[in-house]
Amino acid sequence: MTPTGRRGLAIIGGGKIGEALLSGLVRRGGPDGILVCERSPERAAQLAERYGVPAVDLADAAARARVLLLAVKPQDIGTLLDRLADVVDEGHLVVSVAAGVTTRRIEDALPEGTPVVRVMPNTPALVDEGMSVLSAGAHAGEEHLDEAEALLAAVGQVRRVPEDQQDAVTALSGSGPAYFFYLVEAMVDAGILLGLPRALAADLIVQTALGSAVMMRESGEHPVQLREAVTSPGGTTIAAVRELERHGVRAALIAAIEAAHARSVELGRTKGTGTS
Ligand SMILES: NC(=O)C1=CN([C@@H]2O[C@H](COP(=O)(O)OP(=O)(O)OC[C@H]3O[C@@H](n4cnc5c(N)ncnc54)[C@H](O)[C@@H]3O)[C@@H](O)[C@H]2O)C=CC1
Ligand SMILES: O=C(O)[C@@H]1CCC=N1
Repeated sequence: MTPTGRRGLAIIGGGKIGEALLSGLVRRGGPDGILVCERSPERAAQLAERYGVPAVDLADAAARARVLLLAVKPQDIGTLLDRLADVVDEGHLVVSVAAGVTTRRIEDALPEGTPVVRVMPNTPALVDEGMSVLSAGAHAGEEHLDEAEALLAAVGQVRRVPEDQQDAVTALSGSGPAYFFYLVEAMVDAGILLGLPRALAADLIVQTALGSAVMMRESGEHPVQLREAVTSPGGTTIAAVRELERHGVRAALIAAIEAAHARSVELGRTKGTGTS
């Protein structure tokens, strides 16, 4: 097929984030013009059935889709790029969500001049509350960023940053949902320790997390102000905050996010075995 005959998008790698993006895009616009290319035949069949999209091989994906969205692990990106090098041409836009992998590395593996956009999405795209952060590669212009942004805006908010901020973004919003789920798990455990039924403890904490998130987004107030409004003199909250400080929770979170950043940088340097 000629470059001009192509339309739509192929998601290459239908794992956790590939499915989160696929489900949101199908929910917003329907399956028309969306293809999925997945290494595991069982997984490909599952996604095709669940979302009503064709499962295709890499050559077919490149022949039919204008946008190729790479959603494989950084460890698998080298093998995928080797295969893509023969089927990508000037009519494609390549969008990569692989943590740590630079647009430079992708450009070097593909035909000269291929436009590449690096994106760090997150799994709340599943519920249209994703946070996706975009950076342009050397051959990607405003029109390519606009095209990638239009795709990702269907499943949440979008920001643009210079690429040298992407490892930090990965550590904050890419991995970020895991930190919140971890905190919720711990708080539900505390409810159980205090004798509440698990289901009730989970309902209380999830609604509290949601309400707090909406307040942070919509009140325009600093989290410190919002926290102070909960913290009555001589009350329960300050007793809890003292324990959080005593156990170094703030320092632990900073160290954790610093470690995620370091790992993103490291993944960008990994050539990968492609065996995962
Ligand atoms: N899981 C998350 O929350 C996020 C993940 N990412 C990035 O997305 C990428 C994928 O992550 P996950 O979805 O968590 O991993 P995953 O392991 O769940 O999914 C990767 C999928 O790619 C498939 N695959 C591997 N090589 C392939 C190939 N050559 N052709 C077609 N399919 C192939 C695998 O079979 C697997 O289903 C990673 O690079 C990660 O850094 C980015 C943001 C958030
Ligand atoms: O854990 C990871 O490596 C991926 C990248 C950001 C979220 N998940």
